[in-house]
Amino acid sequence: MNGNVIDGKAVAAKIREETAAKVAELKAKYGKVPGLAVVIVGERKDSQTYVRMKKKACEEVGIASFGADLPESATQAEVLAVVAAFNANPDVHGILVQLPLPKHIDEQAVLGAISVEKDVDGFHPLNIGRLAMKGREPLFTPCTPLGCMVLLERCGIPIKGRRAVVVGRSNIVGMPAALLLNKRDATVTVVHSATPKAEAEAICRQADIIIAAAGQAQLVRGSWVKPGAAIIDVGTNPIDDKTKASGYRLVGDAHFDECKAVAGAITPVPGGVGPMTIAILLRNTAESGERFLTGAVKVSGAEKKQERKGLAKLLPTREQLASPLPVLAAAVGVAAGAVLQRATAGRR
Ligand SMILES: Nc1nc2c(c(=O)[nH]1)N[C@@H](CN(C=O)c1ccc(C(=O)N[C@@H](CCC(=O)O)C(=O)O)cc1)CN2
Repeated sequence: MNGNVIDGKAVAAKIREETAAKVAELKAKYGKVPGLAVVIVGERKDSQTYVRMKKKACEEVGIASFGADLPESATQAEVLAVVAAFNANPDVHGILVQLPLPKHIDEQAVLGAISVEKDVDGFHPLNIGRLAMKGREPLFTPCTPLGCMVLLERCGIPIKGRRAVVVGRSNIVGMPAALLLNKRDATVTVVHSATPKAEAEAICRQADIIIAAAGQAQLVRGSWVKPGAAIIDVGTNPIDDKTKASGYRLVGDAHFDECKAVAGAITPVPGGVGPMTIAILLRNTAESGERFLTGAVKVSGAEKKQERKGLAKLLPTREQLASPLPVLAAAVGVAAGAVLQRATAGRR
């Protein structure tokens, strides 16, 4: 921390260092390194930047990177074929499909087609379902929300029993962040686009921890913050800035100067959560590589059978199915649906 500003770059650098050591250890032991496949569809400039950053980061820690760049016009069948090829490639231990996808592609169908054991982004319905369940853990946790939790933990900010508010409910950040905070025993409230602004402000003002992930520049103002609260800002919004050569600068979903004056701790943008997203992706990929290389997860001709066995282990118990909690029931429904779909496909 510099004063009350959390240095995301420094924490991310430490995680990258730990990951590089793990990759070197695997290489020495098994003569192989973890491999990450990155799939991008279309020509969005921001997505291309993130994909470039991910490939460079892989190189820096010794992870092998694989890639597929598909044009904006790619069909869903083409995207699914690329995912299937990476699922079957034994040198690939992690697969991510850069989001967002073009509108004509069914995002959930693509994410659900990634082998659950290679889902280093943690967006597969089975991994999300397990994140929602008490007593279960996903194979992978989504990188940005996990990055937020690691920042809190490594900065010594307590979570258990604290009031946490998540601003935003996206599949990539808000929803999994709320599930994670709940798993770490915080008392969690989610405010979102349908929450009246005055109400969102009043709810945030009670929070010990705010995770701002609404995708709206400087939405969270100083008046929204309880003195001493921790603010983890996930937003990366470009706003006009004539003093910059590019003509713009990035700001978060929190008004940095106003919030910094009140908060006990705050992440900057850039240099806060962003670098953590990529560091956690590398860590998830190294963990996946280790599972495959140690034989904890198998890739072979019998892959389908293994996969079904793995999926069976992920099925909810009778007790979990009977849970009255609507969020749990919904997650179980999604997960069970996906299992049935996969198991049926395997029998065809
Ligand atoms: N398949 C995925 N798609 C997307 C994810 C994801 O986790 N998986 N997250 C975001 C984008 N993202 C990674 O993909 C990402 C965003 C921001 C950063 C980052 O390091 N930002 C820097 C600023 C970078 C700049 O100057 O442009 C920072 O905040 O310091 C990394 C990754 C959506 N899609």
